[in-house]
Amino acid sequence: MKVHSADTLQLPESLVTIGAFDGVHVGHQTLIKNARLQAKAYNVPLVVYTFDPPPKVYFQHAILLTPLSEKLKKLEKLGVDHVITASFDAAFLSRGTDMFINELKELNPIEIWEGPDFRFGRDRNGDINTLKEYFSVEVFEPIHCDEGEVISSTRIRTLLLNNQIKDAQQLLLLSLDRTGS
Ligand SMILES: Cc1cc2nc3c(=O)[nH]c(=O)nc-3n(C[C@H](O)[C@H](O)[C@H](O)COP(=O)(O)O)c2cc1C
Ligand SMILES: Nc1ncnc2c1ncn2[C@@H]1O[C@H](COP(=O)(O)OP(=O)(O)OP(=O)(O)O)[C@@H](O)[C@H]1O
Repeated sequence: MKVHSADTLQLPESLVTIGAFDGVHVGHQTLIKNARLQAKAYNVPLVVYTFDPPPKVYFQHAILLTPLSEKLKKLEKLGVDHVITASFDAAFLSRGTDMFINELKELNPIEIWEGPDFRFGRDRNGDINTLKEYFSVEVFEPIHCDEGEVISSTRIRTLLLNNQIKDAQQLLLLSLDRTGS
């Protein structure tokens, strides 16, 4: 797996997924594993575009679930080909949404894979439909936990705050055999 800083990677073709991916929880893992299978079928590299720190840590001081080094280890084990880590800071934010879209265009994604709640850009104004104005977007069904709730980094942070450590750990465990398909 190759790790790149923002604005340095160009590819003739790719399959891309974008997000904070804090924790690389079971929902993220299932999205990435399915995206990887599709990338293999297209014979193109899988690119994960992520932010460090996660935007919710930067803006809302949310608990950080995985430092970048741990996130990268998990992504490598999931078979990701390239990771772009954008330093999420004032300089990145000042570049704006158009620059972000232009950067994604340099990856020539055949498809971008996201869950339905994906947001991007200033004040989280952009959504899946905005992304669809520029790219072919595959919307992935959210993965639920056994109790029926959608697995999310926010839910895991709440479990940790409520001292439900084992439940949180369960959702963060790396599983290399479940595709969810
Ligand atoms: C260019 C750009 C600008 C952004 N500006 C904001 C912002 O003003 N406020 C915010 O909460 N998040 C901002 N974000 C973060 C996104 O809303 C979102 O958290 C990020 O794309 C990751 O998606 P995810 O939260 O679904 O993982 C920005 C992201 C990008 C790429
Ligand atoms: N349970 C899930 N099943 C499938 N895809 C998911 C799941 N949770 C998140 N995703 C997708 O993974 C990508 C990255 O999401 P993100 O990092 O915002 O995760 P999150 O768990 O929703 O985080 P937070 O709770 O902090 O908003 C997005 O496309 C999102 O829709």
